Amino acid sequence: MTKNSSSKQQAEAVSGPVWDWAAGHGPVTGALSATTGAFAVATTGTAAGMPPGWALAVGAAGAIGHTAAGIRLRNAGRTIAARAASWLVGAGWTTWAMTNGPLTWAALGSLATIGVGIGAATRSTNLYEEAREEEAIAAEQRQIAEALSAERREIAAEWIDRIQRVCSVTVRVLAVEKWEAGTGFTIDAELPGATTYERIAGHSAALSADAHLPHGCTATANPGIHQGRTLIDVATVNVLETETTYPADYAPLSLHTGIPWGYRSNAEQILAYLREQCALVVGPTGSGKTNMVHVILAGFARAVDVLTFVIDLNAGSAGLSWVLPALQHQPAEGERQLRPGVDWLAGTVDEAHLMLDAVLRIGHQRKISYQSLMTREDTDLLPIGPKIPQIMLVIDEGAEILVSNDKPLKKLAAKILEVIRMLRAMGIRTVLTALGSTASVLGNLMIRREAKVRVALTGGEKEGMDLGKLFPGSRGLKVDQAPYKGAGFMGTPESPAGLFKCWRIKPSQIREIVATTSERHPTLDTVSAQAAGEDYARRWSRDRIAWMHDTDRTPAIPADGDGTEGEPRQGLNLAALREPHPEQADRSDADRLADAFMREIDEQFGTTSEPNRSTTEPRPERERPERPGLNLSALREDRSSAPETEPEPGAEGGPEWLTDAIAAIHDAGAAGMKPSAVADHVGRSRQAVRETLKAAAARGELVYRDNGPHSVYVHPDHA
Ligand SMILES: Nc1ncnc2c1ncn2[C@@H]1O[C@H](COP(=O)(O)OP(=O)(O)OP(=O)(O)O)[C@@H](O)[C@H]1O
Repeated sequence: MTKNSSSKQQAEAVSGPVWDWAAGHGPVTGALSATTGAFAVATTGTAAGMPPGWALAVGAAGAIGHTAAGIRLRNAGRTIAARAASWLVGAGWTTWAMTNGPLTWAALGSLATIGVGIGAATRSTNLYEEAREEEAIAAEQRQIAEALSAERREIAAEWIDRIQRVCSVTVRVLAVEKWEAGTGFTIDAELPGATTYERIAGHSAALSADAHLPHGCTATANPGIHQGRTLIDVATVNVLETETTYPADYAPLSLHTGIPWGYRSNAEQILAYLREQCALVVGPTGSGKTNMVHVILAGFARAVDVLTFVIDLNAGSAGLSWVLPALQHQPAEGERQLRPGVDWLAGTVDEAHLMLDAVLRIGHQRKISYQSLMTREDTDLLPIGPKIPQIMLVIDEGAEILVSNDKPLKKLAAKILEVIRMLRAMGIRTVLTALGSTASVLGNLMIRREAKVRVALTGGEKEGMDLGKLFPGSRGLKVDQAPYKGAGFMGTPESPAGLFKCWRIKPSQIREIVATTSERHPTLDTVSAQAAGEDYARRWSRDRIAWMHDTDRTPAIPADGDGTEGEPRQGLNLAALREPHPEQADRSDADRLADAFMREIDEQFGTTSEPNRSTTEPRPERERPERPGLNLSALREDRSSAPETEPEPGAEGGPEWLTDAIAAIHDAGAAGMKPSAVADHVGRSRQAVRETLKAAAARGELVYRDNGPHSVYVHPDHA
């Protein structure tokens, strides 16, 4: 039975023909059915005295029916003839048997012979039909292949000629492969003699112009399977022009298998491998750099073996979108607090110093503590994984910090350079962004040497875009090939510099990713967490993240040059928020929210270490000033339901343990004590202790010495 006929029969079976002439039989069942049918008609017809001519009439009708069905199915003539003949022979035998008696040896013997004959004929016609059908399919495929290879031959001939004219190189094209996305093709060509692929790569722009490729499309020569071959990617559809949103699957990623940063002209994803490499992303204002930073942070958030530390001295704006969804999240009953999409965010020079110092301590401690692990694993690279995560330090406009002549930034730069220089093997790498690929940025040897994953977002900007410096050796790249936001050039050690486009990532996607990946982030390994110490453990504490709630603050107050290194030149004046001043009688909503957030993070993920803290310790209810513009869910709790517990800090005398605390502070002398140390001493929560000490300072019982994260309380005797 042929494939075609069987499918048609199935279709007809569904519609239910009354008499199915096309109904098929195998050689054995066909023959059996014919002979038993004929025998039954002959015996019952004889017994019932049926006129023998009727059998002949039925046989003729069968032959006509099968012939019609065979024609409809486009069976071969010999198949139709064989099937019609089977009917007629069967009918002839029936007529003869009815005339001469069916139950004779002659009748039975001839019927058996007819059966064998029909079986053989059916088998032969079926085989013939199958062979016919296969031949038809093969012919169709041959026709398609011929048409395709004709097109390929045409492409090959056209490009051999073009390369000869434009580059004066005569190549031999071995294959032309069309891209699945239908946006271009790749030519696999053999180079003559001692010619290298760079000879063709250098003429990329001229080749693209000669081929009249649309804007945003290029012909780029890349290394081939060996040095005598080249792969020339020719994009014919401009995928860089269209805005494509970040892929929504948010599936887990690993640093070892690459983090996708965007896609090439052939719609293929381009991956950044950052286990050993640092990265540099250059883009002038408006080119889509901030968007790209978010795409990079999205990839790190999805990775199971990466913790991201962000330094953004422009008020932390790059990392805020990754923290606020967690900060504002109010878990339902039984739900876990969301973890931020980045593990540490520094928005000020002070906080950046804390972070970099911690990172350097982590790196040095890893070198010592993981020696035996590395010996066991027989590697000189720390085995990074979910248990010992890589720390990716993302520094927005970090390249500018490195080349800055500003005194406060120079110290920061020295630490960043130390991280870049010293901590590759220990799984700490950086992604720096820069506003422009200016000579000062790219003139920095360290950046050039270490940041081998490089991106230039052009957005049509031509000024200060020295692609030759950013991608040395990649001639033929022109800024005007990618005049679109989020588009530019990317090159990695694995993938030569070429056009690329970054996905567009929307704030709603960032929130989704924070929620989706919350449980996926690794925790800092104990060795590193201990080395990072308090500064890391308390990175989400109220005083250090208070500024994050100030997203609706308007004036940007420049640092007033009081000699402190702590303030960025632009952006928010955060000093007022860093440590609550004793005079600050009221705590803000932001403070409260930060407390809740840190408490949740501490309880659920154990990323801070506060040995004596009791999580069930009742917390004093305080005045809650209304702040228009912030309507965060964590603040909406019913005030009347708040527990009345410890006496209001600041009330006459304060709690009992205050005397003990004041004595300890007195004993500490002029150095004073940090609130955290006092909390440890009296065995109370830091929150309660801070409130009480603040009130005591307001009453003159203590003196508060404000020094950012190193602020202490001093006894008036030593102040
Ligand atoms: N990958 C992209 N695809 C499409 N459009 C984009 C892409 N990236 C950015 N854009 C568009 O460009 C605009 C500017 O992007 P973005 O804010 O990231 O640029 P920027 O270089 O950081 O500029 P600025 O420094 O002024 O913030 C976005 O609002 C968006 O409309």
